[in-house]
Amino acid sequence: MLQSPPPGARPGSFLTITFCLACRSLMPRTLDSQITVEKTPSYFVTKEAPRRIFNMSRDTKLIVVVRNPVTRAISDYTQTLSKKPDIPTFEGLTFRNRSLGLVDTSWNAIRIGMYAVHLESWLQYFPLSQIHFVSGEKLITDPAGEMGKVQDFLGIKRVITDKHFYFNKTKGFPCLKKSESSGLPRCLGKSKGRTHVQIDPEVIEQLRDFYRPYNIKFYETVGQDFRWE
Ligand SMILES: Nc1ncnc2c1ncn2[C@@H]1O[C@H](COP(=O)(O)OS(=O)(=O)O)[C@@H](OP(=O)(O)O)[C@H]1O
Repeated sequence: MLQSPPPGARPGSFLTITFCLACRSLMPRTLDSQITVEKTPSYFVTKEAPRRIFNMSRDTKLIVVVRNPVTRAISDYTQTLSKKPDIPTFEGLTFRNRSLGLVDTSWNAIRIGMYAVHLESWLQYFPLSQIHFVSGEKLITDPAGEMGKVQDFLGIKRVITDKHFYFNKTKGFPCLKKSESSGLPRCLGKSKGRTHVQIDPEVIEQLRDFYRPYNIKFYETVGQDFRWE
């Protein structure tokens, strides 16, 4: 639930993110001054999600964080590998036939990065003006700038600004100067921003070639160049 703080509210008391299914009855009740936010990474690539969310509320605003799909696939694999060390190599999972350059689009780590394909399903229900894309790269280099655009998209005052972030050299990422709960500095957890598995540069090149047409289509559709080349 994201709420514009009522006058006199405690600073920092306005942001709570609730996880639940896209089901109105499970959503917290809100005041007119509040916005309910539901965050589930898999929605963007779930076939039934656009129709279900549209049927729940056609005015829903959608926010999608996207990053270079090649980096995204390696990040995804790194995360899975940390939980299941016995899985095949990245190369083994990426290709149906490596010498022919045939990429396995049924592997989720690959499929999710085909943003243009997934976006098509959403555009059958929602106009582009109701969808905001956050650059995953800029979220790291300029978190306040990206958060500013999110707040504008939501039509709320820019409350989160530069003042809220600092760059943590040890973590190598921006962190919050003050957490909402403790008031102490807070970075994201260990599972965010971990060192990626080393991948053969040739495989990376093949994946860049694979994603190029999808990326171009995506830039054209959203009218924004994410510069993933
Ligand atoms: N401030 C800050 N701190 C740490 N990490 C940051 C931050 N901003 C963005 N990122 C990037 O977020 C990536 C992890 O997000 P995920 O999409 O995997 O999260 S989630 O599973 O959807 O919750 C994570 O990906 P990896 O680097 O591959 O771990 C980060 O690159």
